[in-house]
Amino acid sequence: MSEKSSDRTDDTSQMREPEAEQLRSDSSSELDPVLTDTADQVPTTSHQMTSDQESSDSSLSIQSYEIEVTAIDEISESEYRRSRLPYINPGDVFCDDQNEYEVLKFLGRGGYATVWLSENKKTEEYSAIKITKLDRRYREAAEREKMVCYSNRLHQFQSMHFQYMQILQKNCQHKNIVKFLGGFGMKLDGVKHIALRFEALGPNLDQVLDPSIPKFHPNVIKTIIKQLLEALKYIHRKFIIHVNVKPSNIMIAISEKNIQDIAENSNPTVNNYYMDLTNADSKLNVKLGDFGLSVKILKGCESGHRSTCTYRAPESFLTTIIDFPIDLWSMGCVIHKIVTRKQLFTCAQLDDDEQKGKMHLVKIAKALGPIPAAPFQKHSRPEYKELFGDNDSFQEGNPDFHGNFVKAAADYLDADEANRFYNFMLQFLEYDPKKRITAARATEDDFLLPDEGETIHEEETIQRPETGPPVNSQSSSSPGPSNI
Ligand SMILES: Nc1ncnc2c1ncn2[C@@H]1O[C@H](COP(=O)(O)OP(=O)(O)OP(=O)(O)O)[C@@H](O)[C@H]1O
Repeated sequence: MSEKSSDRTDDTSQMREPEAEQLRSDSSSELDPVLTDTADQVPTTSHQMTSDQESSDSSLSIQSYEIEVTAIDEISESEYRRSRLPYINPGDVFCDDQNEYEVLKFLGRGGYATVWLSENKKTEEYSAIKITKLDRRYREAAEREKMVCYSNRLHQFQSMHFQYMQILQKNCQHKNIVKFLGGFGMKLDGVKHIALRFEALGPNLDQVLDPSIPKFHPNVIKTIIKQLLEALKYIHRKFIIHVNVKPSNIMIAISEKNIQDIAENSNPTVNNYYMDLTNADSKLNVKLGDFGLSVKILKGCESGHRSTCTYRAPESFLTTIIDFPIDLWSMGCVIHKIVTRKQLFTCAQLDDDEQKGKMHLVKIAKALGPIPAAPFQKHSRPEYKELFGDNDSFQEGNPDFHGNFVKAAADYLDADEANRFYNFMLQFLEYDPKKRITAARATEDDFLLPDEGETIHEEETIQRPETGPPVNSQSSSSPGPSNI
């Protein structure tokens, strides 16, 4: 067991929470990311069971789902080097100036960090520690994550392109947002990293939306969507754009007991998660995390910020403007995946961003119909102008997207629900960002009203391969586009 030193940054001052909804405007303003550490304000408990979790524990519909996870030692040395992952091993101990955290298990990795289940050696509480990769720009992403949603004081972050930033918000404290528990700096092999501590959670949505995981009750589908919209409504009211809404950044809360089982599970490649996915009255709790690309703005403004291509809004390709509706487009793509388990669009694996973007827009137009030029004229990216030529829209056929959406949902929803799903989706996939639905309005949509139906029974679930491997959550297990 090796001991790693760390240095800690602190802040305290108070900030003002803006009242939103007057958010939208055409004129530009500064992006406003925020830098601080809220370690002093957040509870020192690394994981607190929510009332939802407690009640879901006592539900009779709790089932165990076996989910395959990547074991850290399956990652080859060359991949380690290529991905610039820091060398961390179970048993390593990190410390801030008050506590020591022992690394127990690898939980996942993303674009800029690896995430580890850890235990506070004094209090025995669990948390997920996210440690940045070996690169300055990844540290910036970590600072951004800490700042934007989880900080509470005025600070200047020199390495970003913004001249100044004001913190106008309190901490993101919402039951559908991953709880931040504190952060500290550390040195690994002489390289500085930032470690962010979060409440430890269960699988991400990508892991549970694999077709081999039994069907969710329609009410569970609606609960998940509603909770995510509540999270978006909350952050948008605080002038925060998440920018990276996607299934792997959404996690399901599990009980303290489940976390303990995972910590004690000696199988590094499979975890058992106890969840309530088939019960009409499920008390499931999902949480939006990963604020590494998030920005805080007062008005729509120019930015180079781009979300993951698959979930990226048309205006993020066609213009330099970043604004709240980009999260709603991404949310539409996520909702499609939650309901149908199919990716609405897949993105080409190309290094050339421009080419990739153009191909993606072709896919969007093929699936959803002509893309009008008018909403994207202001702050347009010149390289995309050729898509429109002299026309007032960019056309790639006339898809039957009503039929396609309803068909895609048919395995999971009855005919009426599938129709409501189509109408719901249309509002997220509105090309004109100004006409796109807001998170606040979306939470009120009829589609989200709970079903009076029964709990789904075993025979109604999707057939799971009897001898096949458990769901491989870390590989790209996406069943591919839904052909719409
Ligand atoms: N609090 C948590 N509890 C349990 N697992 C977590 C937690 N946070 C993250 N994970 C797991 O680690 C994975 C990577 O985390 P995260 O998305 O925050 O990293 P990232 O580097 O910011 O990723 P991205 O590529 O989206 O930028 C998640 O998909 C999730 O499976």
